[in-house]
Amino acid sequence: MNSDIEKVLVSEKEIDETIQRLGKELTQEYRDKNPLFVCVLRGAAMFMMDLVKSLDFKMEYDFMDVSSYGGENTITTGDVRIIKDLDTPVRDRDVVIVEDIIDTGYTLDRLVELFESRHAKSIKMVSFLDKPARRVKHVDVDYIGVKIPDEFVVGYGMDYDEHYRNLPYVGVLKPEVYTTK
Ligand SMILES: O=P(O)(O)OC[C@H]1O[C@H](OP(=O)(O)OP(=O)(O)O)[C@H](O)[C@@H]1O
Ligand code: HPA
Repeated sequence: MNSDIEKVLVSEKEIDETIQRLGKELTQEYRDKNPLFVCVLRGAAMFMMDLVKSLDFKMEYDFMDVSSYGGENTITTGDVRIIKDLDTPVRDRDVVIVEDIIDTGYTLDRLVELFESRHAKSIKMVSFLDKPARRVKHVDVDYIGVKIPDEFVVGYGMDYDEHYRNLPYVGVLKPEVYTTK
């Protein structure tokens, strides 16, 4: 295990099992709809790539980069900025927004509003992690991987100051990692 990690919250095995379950649920709903899966960069990239491999039906995917957390800051501002937009039109498409984590809800709330204004046919959300204790915006996430307690997590795509995204599990950092930076 990485020496900066205090504890593992979601193991590689649990990640695999969660992906398989979500893949089955999404297949039930989308197998005949040619949906557009929208990956919210950068955190959701690893989850998205595993998730789409568990889907055996016609679909497309695209990427969008939005950000509300900057640098070493672990507090969201609620100001969600679009850094890279989609290349694919969403009008009349069944859109599935793919997130690594829903925390305050600002990001997903803003994206739903955006895709509604672009006349998507339907909009659903899948988030690998859900941290309900921190919700500010009420958002109904349709597919949730794992609910976690109110702790700042890293790994499986998620970062602290751009590091730890490559860890194959989700963990919590040792407190001294923050204090010695
Ligand atoms: O529910 P919220 O409070 O809005 O938090 C969730 C968002 O925060 C993180 O993104 P971040 O802005 O850190 O960018 P990143 O994906 O590039 O790490 C995460 O990937 C989600 O997109
Ligand atoms: O706990 C978290 N870790 C990393 N990125 C995040 N973005 C929102 N919450 C988190």
